[in-house]
Amino acid sequence: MGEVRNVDVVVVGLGVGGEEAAGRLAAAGLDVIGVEHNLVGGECPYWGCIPTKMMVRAGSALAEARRIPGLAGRSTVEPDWAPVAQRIRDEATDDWNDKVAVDRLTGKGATFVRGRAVITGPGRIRVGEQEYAAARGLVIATGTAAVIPPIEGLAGTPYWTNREAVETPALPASLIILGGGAIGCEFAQVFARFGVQVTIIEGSDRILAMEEPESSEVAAAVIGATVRTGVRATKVSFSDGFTVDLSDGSTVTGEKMLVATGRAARLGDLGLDAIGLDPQARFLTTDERMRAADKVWAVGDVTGNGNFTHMAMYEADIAVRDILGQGGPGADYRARPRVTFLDPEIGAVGLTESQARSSIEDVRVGLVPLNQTSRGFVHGPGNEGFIKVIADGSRGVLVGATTAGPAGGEMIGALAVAVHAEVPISTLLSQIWAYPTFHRGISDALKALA
Ligand SMILES: Cc1cc2nc3c(=O)[nH]c(=O)nc-3n(C[C@H](O)[C@H](O)[C@H](O)COP(=O)(O)OP(=O)(O)OC[C@H]3O[C@@H](n4cnc5c(N)ncnc54)[C@H](O)[C@@H]3O)c2cc1C
Ligand SMILES: NC(=O)c1ccc[n+]([C@@H]2O[C@H](COP(=O)([O-])OP(=O)(O)OC[C@H]3O[C@@H](n4cnc5c(N)ncnc54)[C@H](O)[C@@H]3O)[C@@H](O)[C@H]2O)c1
Repeated sequence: MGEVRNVDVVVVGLGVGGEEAAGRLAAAGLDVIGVEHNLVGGECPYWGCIPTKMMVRAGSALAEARRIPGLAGRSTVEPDWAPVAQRIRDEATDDWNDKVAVDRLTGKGATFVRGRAVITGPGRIRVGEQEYAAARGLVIATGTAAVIPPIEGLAGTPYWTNREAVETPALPASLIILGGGAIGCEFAQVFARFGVQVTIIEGSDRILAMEEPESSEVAAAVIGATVRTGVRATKVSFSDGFTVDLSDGSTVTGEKMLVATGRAARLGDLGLDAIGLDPQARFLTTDERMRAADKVWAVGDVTGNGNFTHMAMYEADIAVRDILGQGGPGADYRARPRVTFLDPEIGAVGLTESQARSSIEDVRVGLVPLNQTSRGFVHGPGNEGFIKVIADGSRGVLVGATTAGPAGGEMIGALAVAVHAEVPISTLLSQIWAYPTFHRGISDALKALA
């Protein structure tokens, strides 16, 4: 064991949240060690948001080309995965090499250490043989990993998680997807559009179960996959391909199988007990300054406040301001936005209707199907979707909304402002909404509030 190295802050995990925190703290002049045992940048650039949205972009191009008949002439579409795989390898991930990200971080003045960090005591961590003491404290940003359910036979098979699905150079003829959440649905639609026979197995009674029931209906209608809901996998076996026995006695087969049944915080082997935190905890609970304990901040997926890159960036900003003593607003999760990148995109912010009904007495709901708006009518093929707004009637403000449709992820921006700033509904109704935009449908949904 070498001498203890004294620094200001150690950031453990350099995904989106950790890289942001380490870079900002170093740029502010602190002596910062950033520790990452895999790739600097984390899940989002290498196996998450960026490559999957490149896939979605490619799948949407195919879908739009297939909409040409009846709209603009004739089209012949021949999907080819090779350019998608190449774009992911070359443009998105640099062949899963993080040199650019490491240089970006060290360029801000942080010291980068590649290795697995273990907490050894208050403000102290060890990476290999080297121990570090952080006078100002630790930032824990270790993210999440795919949950693999304990289904008989599954562990011994060559199943995919999001990582293998992103890295694949070629597509299988058929794919079983276990789990119909955001990951399962996004991959399902893309792969189906490239000709893969996709079957989703979802344990609950609908896909995208965290979102509005109307979102689940739209997703099921556009996804292009066989959707089996309300059934669980009881046994998985693999010889040439996968065979999955289901709880209703039926069987599903597929060349490959993707497990997308949620994510769990990477906490188990971190040494949390050395600082009095529960190593068995599902997430690190934080206060409004992202403090998980004395001189310990936690940011990103590991806090359980929403597995989204924008949440990791948001929380990193709050932790950085707190460490630097800069003050400013604390964490406020009322207007948490999210977008499931299907075609149509499903944007959402704040509470769903059922969440609102469980916590608010006077809930009002307004909904307009997109094809009943001027722009939805003009758009024609591909206009599936709706705009739904949820209001607290007693306060006269919106508490949640969903915008499903072409540009649904962009439409939600206006409603995120409304929920975040608690803009009175009377003010929203007096606004001028450009014609004929998709977002003008928001005014129709507001008028339908009842
Ligand atoms: C398929 C997929 C698609 C997604 N799409 C979107 C999207 O479109 N939009 C969106 O907002 N979000 C999306 N997400 C979620 C997004 O990727 C995460 O919310 C984001 O990466 C969280 O960042 P993080 O910094 O908290 O964690 P991570 O990105 O997981 O980074 C944590 C890092 O910590 C490292 N680490 C862990 N333990 C240690 C240790 N002991 N020592 C050293 N290093 C350690 C890990 O190697 C990892 O690099 C997607 C996720 C997936 C899987
Ligand atoms: N567009 C985006 O922002 C985006 C995209 C992908 C992922 N993400 C993030 O990543 C997180 C993880 O995504 P996810 O889709 O893995 O998780 P999820 O929790 O959203 O969905 C998992 C689904 O799997 C089902 N399930 C669990 N165990 C099962 C079993 N044994 N058999 C059948 N079904 C089972 C659950 O009912 C659930 O519907 C999401 O919560 C999201 O925050 C975001």
